Amino acid sequence: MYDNKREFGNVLIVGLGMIGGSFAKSLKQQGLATLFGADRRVGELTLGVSTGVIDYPAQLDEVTISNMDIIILATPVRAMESVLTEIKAFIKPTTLITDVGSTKGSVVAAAAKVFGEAPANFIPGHPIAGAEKSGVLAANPHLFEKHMAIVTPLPYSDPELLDRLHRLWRAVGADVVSMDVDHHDHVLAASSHLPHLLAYTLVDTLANADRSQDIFRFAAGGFRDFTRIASSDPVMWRDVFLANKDATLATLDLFTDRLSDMRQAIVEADGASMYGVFTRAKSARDHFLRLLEQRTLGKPQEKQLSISVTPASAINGDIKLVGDKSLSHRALIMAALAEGVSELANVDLAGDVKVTMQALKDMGVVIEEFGCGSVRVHGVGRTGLRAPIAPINVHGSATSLYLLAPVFAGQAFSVDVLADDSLLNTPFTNLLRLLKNAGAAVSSGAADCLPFKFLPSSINAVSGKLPGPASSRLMSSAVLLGLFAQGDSSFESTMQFDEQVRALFASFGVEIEGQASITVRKAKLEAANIELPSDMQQSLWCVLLASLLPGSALQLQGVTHSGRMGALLDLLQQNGAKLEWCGEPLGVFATQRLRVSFAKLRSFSLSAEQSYEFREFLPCLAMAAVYAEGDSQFEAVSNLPYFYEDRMTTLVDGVNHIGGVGEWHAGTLLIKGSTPHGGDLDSAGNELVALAFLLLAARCRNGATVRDCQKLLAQIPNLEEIATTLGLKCSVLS
Ligand SMILES: NC(=O)C1=CN([C@@H]2O[C@H](COP(=O)(O)OP(=O)(O)OC[C@H]3O[C@@H](n4cnc5c(N)ncnc54)[C@H](O)[C@@H]3O)[C@@H](O)[C@H]2O)C=CC1
Ligand SMILES: O=C(O)C(=O)Cc1ccc(O)cc1
Repeated sequence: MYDNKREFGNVLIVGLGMIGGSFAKSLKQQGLATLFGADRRVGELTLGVSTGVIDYPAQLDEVTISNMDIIILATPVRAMESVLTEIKAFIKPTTLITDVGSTKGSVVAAAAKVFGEAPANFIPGHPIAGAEKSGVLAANPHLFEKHMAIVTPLPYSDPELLDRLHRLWRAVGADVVSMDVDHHDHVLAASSHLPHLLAYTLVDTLANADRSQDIFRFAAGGFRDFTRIASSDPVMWRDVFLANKDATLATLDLFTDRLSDMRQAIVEADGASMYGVFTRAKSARDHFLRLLEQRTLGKPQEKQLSISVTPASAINGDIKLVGDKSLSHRALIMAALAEGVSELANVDLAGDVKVTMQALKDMGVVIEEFGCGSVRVHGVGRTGLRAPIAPINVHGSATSLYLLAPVFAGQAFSVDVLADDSLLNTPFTNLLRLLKNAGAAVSSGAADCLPFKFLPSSINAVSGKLPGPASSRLMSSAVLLGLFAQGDSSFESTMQFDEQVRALFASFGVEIEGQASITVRKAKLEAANIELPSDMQQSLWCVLLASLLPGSALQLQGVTHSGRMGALLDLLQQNGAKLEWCGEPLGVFATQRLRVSFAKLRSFSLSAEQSYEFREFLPCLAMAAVYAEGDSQFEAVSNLPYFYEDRMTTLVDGVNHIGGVGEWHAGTLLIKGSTPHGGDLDSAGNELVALAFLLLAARCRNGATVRDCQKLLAQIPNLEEIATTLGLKCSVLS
C-alpha cells in the first residue's frame, strides 16, 4: 500500500473536495504518486476511489501520517487548525506539509498556534484556479494547467521541501510564483474575495427585493456573468472572510467610496465622470484579458503573409494618406499630458501607434476614437497619470519606448516595461544614458536591453550634448523628459530639430528654440486641435511609385513641405522627380496638395551625410534607384547603426535575386540601373524593406511576390485599399 517509487511518493489529501480532488486526480493520472484521501465526509472518499481520484481512503492516524511524503490540506481554511492539531504528533520532519487555502495569514497563524512556530516543513500554497463548484465529483485533473500557483514560503522554510513544492505544482501544470503572506492576502482580498462578496450580496439583495421573481426571470447575460461565483461553497467563503478580515475590509472600504462617487455622478447627471470611469475600466479589463490570454494560450503563432504584385502601368488618383506615424505617437502623448480635451485628426492609429495609445490608456487616459484617425484625448495634465495595473508592453515598438520612457521616468509611481522577443535583444544605451543623466531612476536588463523598471525620482533639466549619434527620436525623448524637470532644458545635437515635430510641440505650448542647439521652454501644457500631415514613408512610397510608372499622374493631399519631408522631396526633385505644389500651405504643419507625375529619375548619389540624414528612407530610395538612369551610390551605409545596414543588405540580396544588380564597395552601396525580371522577394519581416520591395515589384518585368509582410500589414492595414485606389494590382496571400 505504501509506495515510494513514484516521483512524489505517498501523497495525502486532507479534504477531498473539488480542489483536493483535482490535485489528486492529476497526480494519479500521471502516475506521479500514490494517493491517499482523508475527509470528514466518508462518502467523498468512497466516490474518490470509485472515480479514480485517489488510490486509498485514509484516517488521520499515526500509520498513515508517518508514512506520507507530502500532506496537502484542502479543507476550508478555518478547519486547518484542527487538522494540524490532529496530525501533529505523527508528522515526520521530512514530510512536506502544504495547503491550498484561499487565505494565507490565517493558515500560518493556525500552524504557529499548533506548533508554537510554523515548522520548517510547513510551506503554504494557493492555486489561482478554481470554480464555483465543490465536492470530489467536480474534480478536474486539468484545473491548474496554465494557471498560477502562489507559494508563500516562510523565512525558515526548508529549501529542499520548497523545491519539492514547486515541482509538485509544476507537475499539475501550474506556473509557480512566490509571494509574501501579507501581500498575498491583500492582493487576493481585492482580486478574489471582494468580487465574491459583491456577487453574493447582489444576488441576495435582488432575491429579497420586490419584484424578485421578474428580476431573475428577465436577467440577461450580464447578470449571469457577474453572479456566477455566488454559486460557490458558502462554508468555504464564510471561512475566507472570517480569516482575511483586515485586508477585505480595506479593499471593501475603497470600493464603497468609489461606489458612492458613482452614485453622486448619477445624482448629478455627470456623464463625463461616468464615461471616464467606464473607459478606464474597459481599457484596464481589456489589458488584463490580454495578459490572461497570453498566459493560457501562449503567444499566438503569426501567419506568414505575402503580397503579390502584378507589373503595373500607370497609377492615378487623388488620395489622402493617413497621418504621419512619428507625429501620431508624439501627438497622443502630448495630448495626454496636456490640460483639457484635444481633438486630433488624421492620426495613424495602426501598428506601433496602437502600442503608445494603449500605454496611455493603461495609465488612465481616456481616448475616444471616431474612425478615420479622429480621436478625442482627455488630457490629464503632467501629474495626472495613474499607475498601470500591470507592466507596460511596448511589443516591437522602439518608437513607443523612446517617447514613453521619459514619461515613465517623470511619474510618482513605478512602471515596469516589457517587450516582445523582436525588441528584447536591442540595446537602448543612449536612451538610458539620456534618462540617467537627468536623474531618472531606471534599471534595465543585461546590456541595456529591456525589460526596464522605472522608480519615482526627481528629474533634472536636460543639458549638454545628447548621448550617441543624433536621432529625431532621442531629441523628442529629451524634450519630453524636460517636461518633468524643474526649469528649462537646453541640449545639443549634431542634427537639426525637425520642423514638423517643433510645430507639434508648439501646438501644445512647448516652445523649442534653436536648430542643433536647442532650448525647450515649457509653459502650461495646453490641449490642441490639430490635423496631422500625411505619413512620410507612405507619401514617399506614393511619390516614387508615380515617378517610376510611365503615364502616372497622382495628387496627394495634406503633404507638408516643411522639415524632413521637404528636404526629402527636394532631393527627389534634384533627381528629376516631377513635383508640383498646389494651393496655400494650411494649418500648423503647412500642408499642401502635391501633384506627381512620371519622370525619368536620374541616378542617386548620396553623400555619407545624406545617407545618415535620410537613413529611414534609404530602402525606398534604393529601390527607386534600380529604375533610375545609370549607377546610383549611397555612401557610408555601413557606418549606419546595424539595423539600417541590415535592411539594406536584405534589399540588395532581393535586387540581385530577381535579376537586378546591387553591390557593396567599402561601405558604399552601388545600385546599377536595370529592369529586373521579377520573382520572389524575402523582406525578412521588416516593414520598411517590404514596402520598398513593393516599389521594386511594381515595375519589374513579370511582377514579384514579397514574402513576410505581416509587420508591414500591421503598420499599414489599408495597404491593399491604397493600392487599389491608385490602380496598382496587388493582393495579400496567406
Ligand atoms: N473553490 C475554489 O475555486 C478554490 C478553493 N480554494 C481553497 O481550497 C480549499 C478547498 O476548497 P474546495 O475544494 O473548493 O471545497 P470543497 O467543499 O469542494 O472541499 C472541501 C472538503 O473539505 C472537507 N472538510 C471540511 N472540514 C474538514 C475537516 N475538519 N477534516 C477533513 N475534511 C474536512 C469537506 O468535507 C470537503 O469535502 C479551501 O481552503 C479553499 O479556500 C483555493 C482555490 C480555489
Ligand atoms: O470561480 C472562480 O472564478 C474563482 O474565482 C475561483 C477561485 C476561488 C477561490 C480562490 O482562492 C481562487 C480561485
